[in-house]
This record gives sequence, structure tokens and C-alpha cells, in this order.
Amino acid sequence: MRHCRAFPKHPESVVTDSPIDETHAPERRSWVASAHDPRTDFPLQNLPLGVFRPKGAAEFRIGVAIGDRILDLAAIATQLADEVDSAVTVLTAPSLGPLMALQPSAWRALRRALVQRLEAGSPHQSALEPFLFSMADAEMRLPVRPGGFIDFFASIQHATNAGRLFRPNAPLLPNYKHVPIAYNGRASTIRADGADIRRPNGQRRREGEETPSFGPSLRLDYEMELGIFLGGGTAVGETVTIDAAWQHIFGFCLLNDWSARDIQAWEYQPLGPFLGKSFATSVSPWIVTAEALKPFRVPAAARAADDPAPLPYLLDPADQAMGGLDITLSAWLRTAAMAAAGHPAERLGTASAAGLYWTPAQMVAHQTSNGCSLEAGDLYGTGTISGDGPDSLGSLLEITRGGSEPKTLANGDSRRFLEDGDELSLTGRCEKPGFASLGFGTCRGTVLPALPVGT
Ligand SMILES: O=C(O)/C=C/C(=O)CC(=O)CC(=O)O
Ligand SMILES: [Ca+2]
Ligand SMILES: [Mg+2]
Repeated sequence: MRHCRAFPKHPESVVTDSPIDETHAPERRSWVASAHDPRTDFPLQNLPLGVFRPKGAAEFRIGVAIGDRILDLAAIATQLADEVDSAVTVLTAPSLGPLMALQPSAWRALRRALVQRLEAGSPHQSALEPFLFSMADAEMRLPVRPGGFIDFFASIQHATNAGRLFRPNAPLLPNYKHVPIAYNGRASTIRADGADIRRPNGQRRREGEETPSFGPSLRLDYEMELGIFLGGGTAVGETVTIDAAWQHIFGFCLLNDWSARDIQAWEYQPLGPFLGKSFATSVSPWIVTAEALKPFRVPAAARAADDPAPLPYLLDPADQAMGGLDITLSAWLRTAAMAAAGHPAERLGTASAAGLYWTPAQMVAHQTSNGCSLEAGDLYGTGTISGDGPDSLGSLLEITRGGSEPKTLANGDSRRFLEDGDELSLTGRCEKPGFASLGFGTCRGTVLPALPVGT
């Protein structure tokens, strides 16, 4: 069996993928009252991590979300020093990168310490209350600046739908069921929730035209994806075996891979997406940890009887049994006219990550299989998540069939692709009988007009 040198199999790391434990118990309640609101994304059982700045404060710091509050972890780092290795060093950093670089045992120790402190009846309540801030008044920023961003293509429904539009003669390419397809994306333009998205200019060939022209994208789209933040690091030459992959998965967020379909369609052959996607990627600000998501692990999506078995380096019985994640994502659109009229956002599509053809562990095993290193803070996108029905599509490309069938909205507006002033947001939620429901917060972005060509 291959060996993962970054995380040798000593007993402590083997329990990384430990089962659901007392931190997931649904009956545990917090002394923060809003954590019990059934609509909250952030009950005691979630405890996602982010980087925030209270209103008026100069410095960003690490916090944990609980109900509609944020607990400042930098301020309480010394209180956690006995329970969490290197707590003072990693929790006082202005980024989650140093925490992500630690072993999963440290991530679990932090979760246990926070559950105990935030639980109703905790003797720590009065010492913590001064460090609790209102989420509504806080500014969030990227939890870590990823060194690398890789976008997969793991939804076979999306791959088939998009393929039909880009390549009517060969929708699903023959490699799809053998290799987790991905491209290396652009890390420098990953944006935090709420950042405005400038419509890109680029080279595109308009309908009916033989030659390309340069100008604003006329086919701006969103892609509803899950983001996966990687932890631990590997050196160049190391591989992470599939059975050790979860030891490198720190947590998850929502991710919108903004896509200029006209630029993409013109440029992508033969080397893949380049400027059609590199102008912006938005992520939600809270990282929901892999540990918090354990109750929502499900079997890897079933393959059709005539699908090939994954090659041995992508095949692990435990991954097949519990390597999927039942996270339901939704995409919402609020046009400028809807906002002006006080209308709420309208849902465009809802799908679960449980249907993905490739699991997160298969992504890690594949990405490192050639010896490519992995760095703490690296980000994967799963690829656009679409399901089987017309209401489960993760992009306008699919919903409007390449712009040929406009989507009509409740206020009478219609869309083939995104227009200036449109706000696109993603939400995510996990629900399962017998467990507290968790959510991801939001991942929003509003489209700004393109800059005049030549500026
Ligand atoms: O089918 C294609 O050529 C391209 C499809 C995409 O735009 C997908 C991409 O970014 C990966 C994904 O989100 O699934
Ligand atoms: Ca994508
Ligand atoms: Mg992008």
C-alpha cells in the first residue's frame, strides 16, 4: 500500500476520520440564545471558522460563528492554550492558514474546546461574553489567501449538460468516468462574499460572426459549487493515498466560479478555461469544518452498472461507503429591479453535493497522484453542482440552454445570462433527522458594468 508521508499512520491521525462524536449531539445547547433559532445556519454543532473585523476595529482576527454572533478567538487564544496545540500562535494570526497547516488532531481539539465553552452552563460564559460580536456589524474577509485554486468538474449531470452545449457531438468526453477532470484556476482573484464582480472584457466571437472582437462579455454566468479548503501540506514528490485524503480536508464553503461563457467558448480548446473564468471567483466567508459535517457524510454516488470502476488509486471501500456529502446548495438571483421594488431574491436552482461523480477524497488522491504538492490553504472547487431535474441546475448556461430559452422571473423580468446590477447569491444547508441542521451563510456578488474598452 502507498504511504502518505506527510501524515504517517500513527494512532492519533488514524482517528481523524473518526465517527460522529459528542460534539455533534443535537441536544447540546448554547448559552448564545440565537444559536437555537431553527433558521440559523450556525448552531452549537456547526462552529464554522472565519476572519472578521468588528465594526470600527482596525485588525482582522479569527472568529467562530455561533447564532448571530462571532466569538473572537484571537482574544481567547491564551485560554485555549492547554487544550489546543499552538493555540496562541495560530489563533492570533489574521488568517486561518496557520491553523490549517496543523494536524487534524489540533482541529478536533479546537472544536471540542469551543463546544464546551459555548455550551449552556459553561463556567466560561462570563469570561467569553466580552469577546462576542454582532455578525450583522462585522466585516468578513477571505479566511485564507489560497496559494492554489483547482476547479474540478465532478457533477456528471453538469458535465453532460454543459458538454451538450459546448460540444453537441460529444457531450461527455470518454475520459470523464476514468479521471477526475480539473483545471488550475486563478487564486489571486478569489473574492470574499459581497465583493462586486466587474463584467470582464475579452475576446469572443459573437453569434453569426466569423471573426472575434474584443469587448464586454455578453454571456456572464455563475456556477454553483462547493469549495474545499485543504489542510496540512505535502512536499513535492509526495502522494496522498485515498484512505488518508480526509486528513487533508480542513473544511468547506460555497463557491461561485463566475464564468464568461462567450470568452470561454472561444478560448477553451485545446487548453481549457483561461480568461473566461480567471477574472473572479467568490467564496462564502465561513469555513464549515469537515468535522462538523460528519453527520452528513453519505455513500459516494452510485455509478451506473456499465460505468468503469475507478482505478485502484481512486478506489477505497471507506470512501465508497461514506465519502459523499449531503449538502444542499441553492442559487438565488435578485435583479436591480427586484431590489428596487423590495422583492426578495428568486431561486434559480437547488442540488445536493451527494450526487457528485467524484468524492473529495478522490480529488485529493488524484491531485497529488503525480507528486504535485498540496499546501495548507489551497482551495478546490467541486465544479458546478447540478442534479437531474430542471430545478436542480447550477448555472444559467444549463437553465437557459445556452441562452436559447430565457428564464422568466416572477416580476416579469427574464434572463438569458446575468445583467449589470444582478445580485447572485448561493446558500447551503445540511439537514438530517436526529441532527442539528447546519448552514453555510451566503456567497453573494453583484455584477458591475464592464470598464470601457481601452481603459
Ligand atoms: O464542458 C466544458 O467544456 C466546460 C464546462 C465548465 O464551464 C465547467 C467548469 O468550470 C468546471 C465546473 O464548474 O464543473
Ligand atoms: Ca467551475
Ligand atoms: Mg472563476
